Amino acid sequence: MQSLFAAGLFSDQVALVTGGGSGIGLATARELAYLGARVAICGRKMDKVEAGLAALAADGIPAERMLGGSCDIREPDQVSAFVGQVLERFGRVDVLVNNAGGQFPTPAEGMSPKGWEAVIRNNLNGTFFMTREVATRAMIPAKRGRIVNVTAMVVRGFPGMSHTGAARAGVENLTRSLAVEWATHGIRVNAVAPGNNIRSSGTAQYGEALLEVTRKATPLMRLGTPEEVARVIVFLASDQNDFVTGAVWGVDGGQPLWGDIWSIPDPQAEAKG
Ligand SMILES: CCC/C=C/C(=O)SCCNC(=O)CCNC(=O)[C@H](O)C(C)(C)COP(=O)([O-])OP(=O)([O-])OC[C@H]1O[C@@H](n2cnc3c(N)ncnc32)[C@H](O)[C@@H]1OP(=O)([O-])[O-]
Ligand SMILES: NC(=O)C1=CN([C@@H]2O[C@H](COP(=O)(O)OP(=O)(O)OC[C@H]3O[C@@H](n4cnc5c(N)ncnc54)[C@H](OP(=O)(O)O)[C@@H]3O)[C@@H](O)[C@H]2O)C=CC1
Repeated sequence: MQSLFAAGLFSDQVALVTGGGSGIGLATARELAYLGARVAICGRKMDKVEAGLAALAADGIPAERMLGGSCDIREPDQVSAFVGQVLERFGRVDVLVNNAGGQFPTPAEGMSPKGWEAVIRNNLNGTFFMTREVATRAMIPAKRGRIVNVTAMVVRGFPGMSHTGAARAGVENLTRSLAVEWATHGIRVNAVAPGNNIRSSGTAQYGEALLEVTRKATPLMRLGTPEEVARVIVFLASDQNDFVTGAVWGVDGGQPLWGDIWSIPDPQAEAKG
């Protein structure tokens, strides 16, 4: 593996990556581990976490520098138990990447209260629970921390995915609030917003046809990769970047700037007939 960053950039540091068993999370854990970090990854399904650990091992990361566990970020008790496991094993957390998340496509009028709540819990509540736990137990006492929240491209509306649009916009504002609240604790809080155009294990579920529409609506005319998102996350998590906090960095091929990215029929066109 080659890296843009200096070898050993994260030596002596511990990074916790939620959803680190697949996609963008795994690419991030891999880069951090390659740069010397001890990494802890979690997800709801242990088979995905184990596949992630196996991929890291295949890249030459020694077993003593990684930890995987099952943890549903929506459940405060599970979050508390997993953070406890990480602290017991590694003694500290320098970097937290809140990457776990996801949703299902549905027009708003067909969304049940349970479906709305499921997506808000997964993306907004889960991110807050994990962040608060890591900050209070590890980063605030150490007077040092780097938090990177993974959101989505929500500078425009997110028709057909209004639940996740609202949740991710919430995380972006949370990022700004915590950047101020915790600045004096030596904690930087930033967000990375992948365009809705990254080819990953996550977007595979939406099918090639939708990905092709998305590709054509991206000014750079291609889909992004998990590694391209991971590089920006790692930069924001590094000490090379100590004067940036409360920022949201897009990694999107210019998607917010142009193009028809509606995943549901265009209501303007429908209204005009
Ligand atoms: C192009 C886009 C760009 C974005 C890309 C990415 O994000 S890539 C990353 C992509 N990766 C991911 O998205 C992965 C992570 N995402 C997920 O695991 C799910 O989307 C989740 C967040 C809803 C959690 O799911 P869970 O099973 O733990 O949830 P739960 O048991 O708590 O269910 C509560 C209620 O939610 C409803 N409901 C749930 N699913 C559907 C559906 N398909 N259909 C309709 N409704 C659905 C249903 O009402 C259900 O209650 P019911 O009727 O069963 O009593
Ligand atoms: N790919 C893209 O184009 C975009 C991705 N994103 C966001 O980027 C992040 C990574 O997505 P990507 O890598 O593409 O897709 P993946 O589906 O591969 O990644 C999502 C990861 O999060 C884990 N996860 C989901 N819910 C929970 C939960 N409640 N608790 C713990 N872990 C959970 C999943 O594991 P498990 O199922 O085992 O829990 C999985 O490892 C997600 O937040 C996604 O929504 C945003 C915009 C665009």
